[in-house]
Amino acid sequence: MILTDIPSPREIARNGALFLDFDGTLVDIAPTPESVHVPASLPGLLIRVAARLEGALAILTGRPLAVVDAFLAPARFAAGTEHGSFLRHTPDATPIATTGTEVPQAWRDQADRLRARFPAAQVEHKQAGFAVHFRANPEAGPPIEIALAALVETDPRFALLPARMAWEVKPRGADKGTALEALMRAAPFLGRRPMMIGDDVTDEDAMAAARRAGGWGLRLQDTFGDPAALHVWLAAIAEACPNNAMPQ
Ligand SMILES: O=P(O)(O)OC[C@H]1O[C@H](O[C@H]2O[C@H](CO)[C@@H](O)[C@H](O)[C@H]2O)[C@H](O)[C@@H](O)[C@@H]1O
Repeated sequence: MILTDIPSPREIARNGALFLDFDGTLVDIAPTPESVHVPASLPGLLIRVAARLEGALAILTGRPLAVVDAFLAPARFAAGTEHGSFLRHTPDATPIATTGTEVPQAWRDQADRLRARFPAAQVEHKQAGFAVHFRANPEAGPPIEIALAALVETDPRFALLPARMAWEVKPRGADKGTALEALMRAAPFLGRRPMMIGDDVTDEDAMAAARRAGGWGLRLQDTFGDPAALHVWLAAIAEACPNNAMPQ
């Protein structure tokens, strides 16, 4: 574990709010979106940490809400999904769309047709947008970017987002930073110091938002090393005594 200059688990337990990226942060990167391995202990660990933080734990992810819920079942958490396009303020709240914009069906069809040119590419459709993955054929990355940029240039409501071996088309006007800020405005997050932990360029808006709010924006690779090391640190939060009292 690398662990440089971060607050103690006890400090987070006392007054922190945790915002956690999913892919590459809570779970290791896998060859395809469906093949990620969620350790059996992870949902229970996150439940214990959320309880310690009085509910102030949210998943900020590019994934659709139903997908991240399925990966973490039976646990459910507050969430900002599809890069801030949807928000769920508490585990049982009704999700809300932040932009109300969804990509045209014609764009989805064009993305699907990219597979004729790049058979190893994988198109992942979401509620508001889609991702085109090229992990199985890295050389397809630049031409896929050109094709998707040509779509996005025709409609200012949408943006092209670089991801890990993928390009994502999503509504403009929401990102993980706006998601963090929106969640921080209400209980159980309000009044706590936010910490965003992520591994990817798509996490940087939320890292910056957390720092602006007086908290911490941490890159997993620089701070913890890998998801397993992060799990160890999260377990220390779950076990921390939050009120600065020494355990008896
Ligand atoms: O915001 P995140 O939780 O980090 O999600 C970002 C994207 O992650 C997924 O794609 C990435 O992870 C896959 C599984 O490890 C990997 O195969 C792929 O190459 C990565 O780009 C997910 O499929 C996307 O929907 C998320 O937006």
